[in-house]
Amino acid sequence: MSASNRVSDTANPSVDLSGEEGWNEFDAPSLVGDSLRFVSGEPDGNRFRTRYYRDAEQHLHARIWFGPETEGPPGHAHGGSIAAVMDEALGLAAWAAGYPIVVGNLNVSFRAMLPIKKVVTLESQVVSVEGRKVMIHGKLFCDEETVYAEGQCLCITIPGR
Ligand SMILES: CCCCCCCCCCCC(=O)SCCNC(=O)CCNC(=O)[C@H](O)C(C)(C)COP(=O)(O)OP(=O)(O)OC[C@H]1O[C@@H](n2cnc3c(N)ncnc32)[C@H](O)[C@@H]1OP(=O)(O)O
Repeated sequence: MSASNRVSDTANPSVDLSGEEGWNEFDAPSLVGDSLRFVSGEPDGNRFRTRYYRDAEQHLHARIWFGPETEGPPGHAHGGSIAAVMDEALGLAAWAAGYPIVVGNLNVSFRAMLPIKKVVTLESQVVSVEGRKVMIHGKLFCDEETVYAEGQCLCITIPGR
């Protein structure tokens, strides 16, 4: 395949990031500003495309497309790209729940190789709050049987915010 063909294969593919019934789109920049560019900054690019939602219980979820520029093992997402998504989305989940935080510790378990050029779902929930420590758990999956990664994210509230 020529280089020009490879470009046209990946140029602006159509990606469906629509949510589940009962999810409401969540406007992250209106809450945290425009700084979330590393994962969410190129909505039409070939790295990540993300769209955030909240369900009826206000848990933060996302549809995420891992584009060709997230590749690590051939045809599959780089572990760091998955960790970056977990960092942003689980940190954002704490903000969305009302806690101004930074991430203090993030554990990611890679459960199955994640094919690139695929839309997957991230679900999260706040599991505990103790003083300044807010624990968020999340998982990346495409269906009940296929979980790609699980994350445990310890967020620490920022004094004075
Ligand atoms: C602004 C707009 C953004 C808007 C962005 C919104 C979206 C966010 C998504 C992106 C998230 C990121 O990537 S954030 C970027 C990556 N993260 C960072 O750069 C953080 C760097 N680390 C730090 O700045 C600091 O270490 C902090 C703030 C996390 C903690 O420092 P501190 O404020 O001095 O607090 P400290 O006393 O040490 O800890 C407070 C309590 O938390 C516990 N604790 C602290 N760190 C840990 C840890 N790693 N593992 C276990 N426990 C810990 C302590 O034991 C203590 O518990 P106890 O004694 O009270 O029991």
